[in-house]
Parts: sequence; C-alpha cells; structure tokens
Amino acid sequence: MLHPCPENGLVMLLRPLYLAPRCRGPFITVTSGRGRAYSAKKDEQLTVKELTEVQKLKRIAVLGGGVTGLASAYYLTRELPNARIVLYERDRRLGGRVRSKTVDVGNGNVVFEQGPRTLRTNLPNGPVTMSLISQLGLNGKVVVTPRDSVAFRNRYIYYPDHLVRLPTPPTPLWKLITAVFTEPLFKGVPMSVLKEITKPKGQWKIDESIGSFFSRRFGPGLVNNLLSAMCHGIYAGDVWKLSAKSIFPFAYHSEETHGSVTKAMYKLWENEMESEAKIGGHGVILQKADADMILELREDMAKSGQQPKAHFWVKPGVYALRGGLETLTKALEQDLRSNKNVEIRANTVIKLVEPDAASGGIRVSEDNRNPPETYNHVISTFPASSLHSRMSNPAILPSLALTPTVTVMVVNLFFHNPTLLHSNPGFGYLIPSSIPFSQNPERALGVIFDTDGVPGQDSAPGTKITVMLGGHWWDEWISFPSEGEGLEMAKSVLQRHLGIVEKPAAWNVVVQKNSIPQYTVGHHTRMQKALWGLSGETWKGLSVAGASYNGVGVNDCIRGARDVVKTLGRGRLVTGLERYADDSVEWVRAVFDQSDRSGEWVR
Ligand SMILES: C=Cc1c2[nH]c(c1C)Cc1[nH]c(c(CCC(=O)O)c1C)Cc1[nH]c(c(C)c1CCC(=O)O)Cc1[nH]c(c(C)c1C=C)C2
Repeated sequence: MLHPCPENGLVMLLRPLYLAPRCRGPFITVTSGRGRAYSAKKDEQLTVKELTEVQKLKRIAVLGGGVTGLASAYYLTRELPNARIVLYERDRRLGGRVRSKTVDVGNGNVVFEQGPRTLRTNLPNGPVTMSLISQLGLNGKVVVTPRDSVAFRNRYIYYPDHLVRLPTPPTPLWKLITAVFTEPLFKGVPMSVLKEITKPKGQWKIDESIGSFFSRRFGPGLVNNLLSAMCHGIYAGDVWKLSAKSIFPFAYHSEETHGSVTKAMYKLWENEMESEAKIGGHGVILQKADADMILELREDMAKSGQQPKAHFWVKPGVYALRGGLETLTKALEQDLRSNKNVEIRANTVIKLVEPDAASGGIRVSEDNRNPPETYNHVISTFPASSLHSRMSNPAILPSLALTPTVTVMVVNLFFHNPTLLHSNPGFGYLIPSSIPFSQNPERALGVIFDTDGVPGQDSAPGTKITVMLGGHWWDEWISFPSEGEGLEMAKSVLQRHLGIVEKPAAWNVVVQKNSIPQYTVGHHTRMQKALWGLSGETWKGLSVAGASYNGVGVNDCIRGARDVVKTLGRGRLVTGLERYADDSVEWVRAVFDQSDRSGEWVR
C-alpha cells in the first residue's frame, strides 16, 4: 500500500498529493524484486550527430560550487573520466547553502547548521543521495533519526497561541478524533474534505496558486492554517503565490481526471491496497522516469559492489551526517581536488556565458584577467535568474529570469539546560500565515528542535534550537535585520511560544540571501519555455541543474546533477529540463519484495 508515512508529519501527511502528478491511464505494475527486475531503458540508438557530440565532450565547465555543482563535477569524473572539468565558484568556500559550523561550548561541541540539516530516504530522489554518500565512503557518518523517536512522531503547528501536535499515526483513533474536533487549527477541515467530493469542477486554468486551488476545493481553513505552514517549512514561501500545478501536481490534475481531490486520493489508496494484496510486495507509485532512474541506480550500486539496501527505497526515513551536512560537500570537494582532470576556480565571478558559433560550444568569461574559455559543454547550477543575467542573448530565455527567490534568516541557539524542550519534544513547529501578528511580530516561519531531530550529533549536553525567520514575509525588503537584531527576534519568539527565558550559551545568525527559489504560479510553463530555448541550436551545449528547476531539496539537486551527467555520458544532449517536456506523466507502481525490507539504516 502507499504508506501514509506518519514519520514525516505534515509534509508526509500530504505526500501522496505532493508527490504524485497527473495520472494518465491505469497505473502499470513494475516489479523490481529479486529475479524479476524491471530494467531501465537504455537501448536507444544514438544518432550520428549525438555520438559526435559526446565524443567532443573533452572540456566541460560546471558553474557554481554548491552541492549541485560539486555533485555534477563528481558524476562527470565517473561518467566521462577523460574529460577536463573546470568548476567555477564565486566564493572562496565551496558548498553553497550547505554549511555546518562546529562550535565549542565549553563542555563539548555542537554543530550549527546554517542551511539544510537532514536528508530524507524517500523515493524517488532519496536513494540517489544515499548512493552518493556510500560511494564517498561516508556510511559511517550517517546519523539516523530513529523511527520511534519523538522527532519522528511529534511535529507541531503553532496555532493560534499554542503548539498543536499533528495527529499522525500511530495516534489512537480517539485521540485523533478529539484533536481534529477540538483544536481550532483543524476547524472545518474534516467537513471540507467530505464536501469536496460534491464540489463541481472549477474552470480549467493553466495554473493557479496553492491557496487559490485548495481554498476553492476545501475552503480557506486548510490553506491558511495547514498548507501555509507546510509552504513555510519547505519553501519559506507564500501559499498564495506558489504554484499548485508544480507543487501539488497530483491534486491539481485530479480535479480534471476524477472531479475531486478526495476521490482521487481514495482511489490511489484503494489501488495501493489492492496491489499489496495481489502482488504481496511493497508498492510505491512513481513517475515512470523516476522508476527507470531508481532501477538503473540499483543496478549501478550492485555493479560497484555497494549493497543496495532496499529498505532505503521503501521505508521513509530521515538522517543527518556526523559533523553536519557539510561533511558531504567537503567529501565531494576532497574527491574533486584529488582528481588531476578537475580544476576548481573558487573566488571567481562569471561575467558572461555565450554560445561560440565557431566551435559549437559555450564560452565562459570571468570577471578578472583570465581570458574567456570555450567548453564543449557547460552545466550551470546557478539560480535561474543569475544564469539569465549572465547570458549573452537572454532574450530567448526570458522565463529563466522569472523564478524569484526568498531570503531566510537562520538563528541557531544552544542552551546548556537539556530540559528546555521536555514539555514539547519533537521535530519542531511551523507557524502558519494565519496566526495573528501579535503572536508573531518577528515574522518567524518555524522553529526546529535540533536536539531531538538529530540526536547524537553533539558532544555537549544541552538543548539546540533553530529559529527560521523571513522568507516571503521579507519579499521586497531591501535590507534585512542585523545579526544582533536577528538574535533578539529569535529569543523573543522562543520566549513567547515556548516560555524559554534562559540566555543561550552559543548562537549563530546568518541571512541566507535569495536562498530558496519559489516555484510560483506559471513555473511549469516558464520551465517549458526555457526547455525549448535551451533545446535550440544556439544553446545546445548548455544544461541546467539546481534548486531553481526540479525541486529545492538537497536530494532533488543531487538527482538533477546525476540525471544531466548520466545523459551526457550516454551521448545525448540534455537541457536538465526534460521533465517539463510534456504536461502529462506516465505512472507506474514499483513493487519491492518483502525480503527487501530489512536493514540497519532506517529503523
Ligand atoms: C534554510 C531553510 C530551508 C527551508 N526549507 C528548506 C531549507 C534549506 C528546504 C527544505 N526543507 C524541507 C524540504 C522538504 C524535502 C526535504 O528534502 O526534506 C525542503 C526542500 C523540509 C524541512 N523543513 C525544515 C526541516 C528541518 C526540513 C528537513 C530538511 C532540512 O533539513 O532542511 C524546517 C524548516 N525549513 C525552512 C523553515 C522556515 C523551516 C521551519 C521550521 C525553510
């Protein structure tokens, strides 16, 4: 069955909606258990032109030294081992928004994460990162958040003046019913789900905001209280601006296909139950392209002697890395630095990216004395608008300029007192847009209880908390609070919401400027136009990967890098935006053997 994934709280509660795009026709069953592997398609004949192109891939540039750029360069060294790779990065430091700072707090160390801190094992992209971690020899650094831990079970939303635990299984039914009918957070939601079945279809639109779509179908309560909180926790974004089609494709298309989101969800669940009963495996509904990728990844892992641990694929889980997520980017950097075919040009600003008609390649100009260099291929991992502003003829790709970003202030705090979260242990809480200003004048988006979320990360006993502020609330702002102001704002949030009055023993405040791309209304169409622009003759040597395109998470970025490089390795031209080629998506059900379920990583 499609597991309801209790462990990931609101995000996972909504996962079937969030993950599953448009269904065309019946689901296809794909079994991938032992002895009945479904192989990825690799049999296409390459055209002479494509073969010639790949043979020419001698010099490749990667623009951007964040996790996507590092992963792209790493995969290139494996797929095209003879190519010469130049990686450009504006900062002296590599790693981008993945940044972990280890701080001595007197009686030990704590790790402050300034960007993402945990990774999910979930399909389809989780296994790509896990495979990379394994290839880099980092399995020993993995810190799993146990599935029976408080962080797995307890996720909260602050509404209107207290923490409300999301009633995720295994909550007893009576508790679930009591919560749903007594907490103002859920007011009207159960009825709106039932009423949705009878709601007529709306007028067809190319896209609309999550707020507009779900309030039309379910009423404003679900949007303002629950979905706005979820948008804060993933995009730090505005539920009334983010695209329903890009972020909730399954729900969005199910109005058209089933007449109702509730009905479509029920059908999905029924279908899964049936599949489990008939096939006896562990089924997951995936896009065909994702299933192909996973099975190919599995084959790769088996070939390279990595033990494919199938529970990675089927059991949702969360993990972190000892020393922080920067352990991953550092390992990638180290691997690249030890490769004589790779040159890393840190502290180098790119001024211009232009097609080179004579060679058919792409010319990259730096903002310094080095002369421009021409590459057979360039993978840009810059945010879409940064790439756009550096392109010689940006007019053909105006859509790239239109992916906005938001700025998030991250305030990490450490307290020597280890009992500060004892009355509300868990992953942390999100703050929906609907809570009154008086309850959130600082415009916090959410608070993470790091001590519970990644137990065992720090050597110092105490309580570690991160407060996230800003995001879409700071749209149009031209300056942001100072570090000192940020610290005071975070302390005041913790005092008001959690009653914490103690002084922190250590803290770290950073403003992550323009760090999270926003897939706003029209994102799909804009990406489709960018795909057309990049597919033309002019820009055929340019591919894109990174958070602006196929998902904002670390897993998504690594998967994007791998996809581009694997396709290049097969001798195909690739833009990185292929998934936008079509509006409809083919769905398959991947079924994993029961025997694939055991393992050590995810308990
Ligand atoms: C720096 C702030 C970030 C916020 N969202 C993201 C970052 C990097 C990106 C992100 N966060 C989550 C996802 C979902 C999918 C996934 O890969 O896990 C994405 C793409 C979920 C999430 N939200 C929070 C955490 C700790 C996680 C797990 C992943 C991670 O460690 O980042 C909490 C949280 N993130 C943001 C806010 C405002 C927030 C509030 C509590 C913004």
